[in-house]
Amino acid sequence: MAELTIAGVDKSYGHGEQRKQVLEQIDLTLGDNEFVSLVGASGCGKSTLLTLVAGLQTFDGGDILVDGKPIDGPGLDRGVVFQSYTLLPWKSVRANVEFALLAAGNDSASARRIADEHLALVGLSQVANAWPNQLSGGMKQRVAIARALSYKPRILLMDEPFGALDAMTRHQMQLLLTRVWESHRLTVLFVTHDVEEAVYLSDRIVALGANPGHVKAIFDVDLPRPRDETIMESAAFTALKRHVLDTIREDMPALPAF
Ligand SMILES: Nc1ncnc2c1ncn2[C@@H]1O[C@H](COP(=O)(O)OP(=O)(O)OP(=O)(O)O)[C@@H](O)[C@H]1O
Repeated sequence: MAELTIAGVDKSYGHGEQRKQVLEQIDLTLGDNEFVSLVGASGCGKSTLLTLVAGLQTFDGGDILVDGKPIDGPGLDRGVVFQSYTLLPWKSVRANVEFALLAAGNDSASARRIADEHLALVGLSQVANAWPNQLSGGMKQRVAIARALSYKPRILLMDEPFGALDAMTRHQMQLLLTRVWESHRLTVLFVTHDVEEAVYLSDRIVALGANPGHVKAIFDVDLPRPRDETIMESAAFTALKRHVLDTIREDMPALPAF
């Protein structure tokens, strides 16, 4: 659990005439345990903002604070899950999770115990000794989630984590994430292209506008929890989804006439 503050953050890529401002004056605070999704037209800077919070890139101005303390590069207080499965192919499923724990200073016995606990949490105890290439996409992503949670980060940063999965698996993963979030009480910043997914999972949705990326609108998701898929049929769900989509569409380039 942690509060995340992003204050007046600017980010550009390139130098001189090639310099391109990608994010301008981003202000956003996530409260303890809050689940916030970032949506917006392709290229508006969602992934860039996530990598800044992860400490994987520097920014030009502003502050990013976890519980009031400026971040200084990547840290164990922030777990990251990307769309592409970042598992090490030469290590078993269990060793992939242990790897992060050993790097975090655990001895091998506790790394094994914690890895097994987290593989059980995501329902993968049976495949602890398998190799990543023996797993489906959804299972690989469950390993990535187990690994990111295993060292008990206070904030979970997820960049299109289910973007490469088929619709059924994606939905299963959304349920799993909701369950994990409810039991672990994590602060989550979640990037997605899928507005339905954002409404289903989030407490708030932040729509970024483009060129340069800026906070265009923030939507409160006032839907009861716990949620199941029947909520997607409710009038409140549909109305909010449409509202968010309309906001994003304003930034999308028009299709050529044909
Ligand atoms: N390393 C980089 N060097 C130069 N430009 C970059 C780099 N990474 C991203 N960009 C540019 O910054 C802008 C924002 O990219 P980013 O990937 O953050 O957007 P996004 O909203 O996540 O896009 P998408 O939804 O398509 O994943 C884009 O114009 C992209 O081309």
